[in-house]
Amino acid sequence: MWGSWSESYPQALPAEARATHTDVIGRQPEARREAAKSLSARGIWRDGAGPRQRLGAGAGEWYEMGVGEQLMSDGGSASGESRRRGWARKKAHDASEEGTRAGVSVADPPTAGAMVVVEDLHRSYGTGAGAVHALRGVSCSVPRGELVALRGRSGSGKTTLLNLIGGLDTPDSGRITVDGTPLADLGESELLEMRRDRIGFVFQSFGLIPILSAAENVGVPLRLRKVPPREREDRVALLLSLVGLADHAEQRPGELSGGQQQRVAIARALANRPALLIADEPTGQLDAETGMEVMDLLRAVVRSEGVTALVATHDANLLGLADRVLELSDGVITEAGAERGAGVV
Ligand SMILES: Nc1ncnc2c1ncn2[C@@H]1O[C@H](COP(=O)(O)OP(=O)(O)OP(=O)(O)O)[C@@H](O)[C@H]1O
Repeated sequence: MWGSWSESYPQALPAEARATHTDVIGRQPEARREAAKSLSARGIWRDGAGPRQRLGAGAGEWYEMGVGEQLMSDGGSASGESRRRGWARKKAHDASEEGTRAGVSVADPPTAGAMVVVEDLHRSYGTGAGAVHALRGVSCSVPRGELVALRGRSGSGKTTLLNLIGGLDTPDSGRITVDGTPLADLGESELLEMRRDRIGFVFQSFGLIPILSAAENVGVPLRLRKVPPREREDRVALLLSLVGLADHAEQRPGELSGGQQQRVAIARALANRPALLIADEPTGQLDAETGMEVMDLLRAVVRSEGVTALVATHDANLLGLADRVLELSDGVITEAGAERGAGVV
């Protein structure tokens, strides 16, 4: 299974990255130790830990390297078995759909034509007495063209919910519809395409490939989709300009500030013109002022690119920039539909 990743993904990268990534995942020869060390320092790679163990520890981090869409197709956190179980649950769920719909909070925004509709979502980790019920019947929706903030304390289930909506994980039960498509209806390859072409991901730790320039990082999703070089260069230039980094195209992530790196990550997430942008604590590693700038940028791209954004944050100062705020508390939505930041700052 891993063979299909190492055979297909590196071909989509520039030669230098191709060699490093193949080696980091595979043999790690002496000449590439530095790259491996850098990934290891960020917790992305640990000596001796196989890819599957790493995926178990945090599938999202592989995505952050820009390789997630390939890895997820080969054995991400949602195994074939769990997806099959998801199918069985979906069928059972469909049978009682009316009852589920009745459970949607009246405070939710209208679901008709919404970019994301989540219905009675449950997700637990572990079993028996030690089970953690991360989501306990979440129902909510994200209207098209809005910037929606997902707020909640640490451990309230934000990442779990975003991973499920982004198709990086499978629910125990419940239903997720993204851009009109129920995720449970998608096979592995269709889900992969959905993640690659219709959803952009931004993570707290930026997830840029250290040996690539800003422009090359932004271009990775386009290479994966085999966009012709000229078109790719034009799109990358436009995106870097959109995020205010036209003059930093040739710099590598290590030569950029945290805020600039996150801007590159946002540009990369927008590369394939996604319908939905999912950001998990995008300002978590930034100081307050830079965090506000990044949120401002997110808000601007929602407008200019016509994208819908769902952004998890527990920073109260950032919530005022959102069109709407969803509050997650101990695995349930406790407040929804706060329009234009009213009463949330
Ligand atoms: N892989 C896992 N295995 C076991 N428990 C998990 C796993 N992932 C999350 N949890 C638990 O599920 C609950 C929700 O976690 P989640 O990461 O979704 O919360 P969060 O709101 O994103 O937190 P934070 O703001 O700290 O990132 C927590 O109790 C967490 O410990």
